[in-house]
Amino acid sequence: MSWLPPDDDDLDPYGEYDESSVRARPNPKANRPRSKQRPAHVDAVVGRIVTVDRGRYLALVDENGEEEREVITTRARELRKTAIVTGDRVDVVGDVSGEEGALARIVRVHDRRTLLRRSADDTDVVERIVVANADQLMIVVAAADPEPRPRLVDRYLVAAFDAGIAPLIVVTKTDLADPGPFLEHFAGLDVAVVRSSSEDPPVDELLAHLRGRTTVAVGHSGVGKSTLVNALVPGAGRATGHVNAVTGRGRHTSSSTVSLRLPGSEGWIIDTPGIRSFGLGHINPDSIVTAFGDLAAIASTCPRGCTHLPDSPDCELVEAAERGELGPLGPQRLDSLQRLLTTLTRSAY
Ligand SMILES: Nc1nc2c(ncn2[C@@H]2O[C@H](COP(=O)(O)OP(=O)(O)OP(=O)(O)O)[C@@H](O)[C@H]2O)c(=O)[nH]1
Ligand SMILES: [Zn+2]
Repeated sequence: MSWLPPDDDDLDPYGEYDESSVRARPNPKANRPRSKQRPAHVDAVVGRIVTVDRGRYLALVDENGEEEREVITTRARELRKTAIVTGDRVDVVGDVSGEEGALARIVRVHDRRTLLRRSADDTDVVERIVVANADQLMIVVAAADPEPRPRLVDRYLVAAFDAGIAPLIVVTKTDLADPGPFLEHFAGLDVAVVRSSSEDPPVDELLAHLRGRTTVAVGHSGVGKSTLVNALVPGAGRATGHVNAVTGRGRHTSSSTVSLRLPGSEGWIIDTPGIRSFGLGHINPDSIVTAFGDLAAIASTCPRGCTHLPDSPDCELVEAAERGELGPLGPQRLDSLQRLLTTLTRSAY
């Protein structure tokens, strides 16, 4: 039995809220008047989606409150076209007790501050939302074993800049090799770097970056991401068992993301075990230029359709660099920007 009157779809302002409207940020629903006919759901509680698995969403309700609990939910009919992802804030109604066998319903997805997105591959312009409301992308890369690949890190950086979230590079296995030469690739970017070795993981230094934030961790297989997450979140293995509570299936499903709370409720790490790389087909190069504030202002005076690459005619950025007008770090920053823009035109690794 539906909880909505059968003819309610036309009145529901969220009925047409699908991923295509998400793409046109800022979210167009933000300014829409509330329909009087729409059920108000005054009894709705707010939840944080901590994991998603095939149509079931685990929502943390009353976060850090006395009645904090995990509630298994499904989405209401009018949200059937809406992507709901880990990190989303949602309004939940129905049986929100969190007791065994209880199933509640998501009736609203709150506006998102950020969206980390990817496409299946670089030729695919259809985007998929990976995580909502993250503040930071922790890019985990090993100094050796496996060899670090600057181009893969570039791809992660592009995804972070596109999402409007701050990148953080963590180099693991520094006991095996000096990451200095590798890190020179990123010297022109204003990106924080933390060096880590499992013998002596820099937990305090990392927590300083993670505290009070929601951080998504990404990295190629074998770089030591799990080792790092376990050092940061003691008992993380147990906590990731949450997905089992949702569906009874194993937690290493191909696309599952898992939210882990830092000790003392000081922030969240979202692990993305199924996501090794980001297709960048959906990304507009302008969003990368925008991330380079000062350079973006100059780029806005470029000829229409300017690629800002070294061979592009009359590019204001290239010319300003040649005239020495970009400051001491300018040419290096422009190089970095050009490399990331080139990343968008390369095929996927
Ligand atoms: N020498 C050295 N080995 C490390 C370090 N960190 C992790 N390792 C080892 O590297 C291997 C991979 O570590 P994991 O933490 O499983 O790597 P992962 O990135 O989670 O890999 P997946 O499980 O494939 O996603 C393990 O054998 C670890 O013991 C480090 O700082 N130094
Ligand atoms: Zn230009």
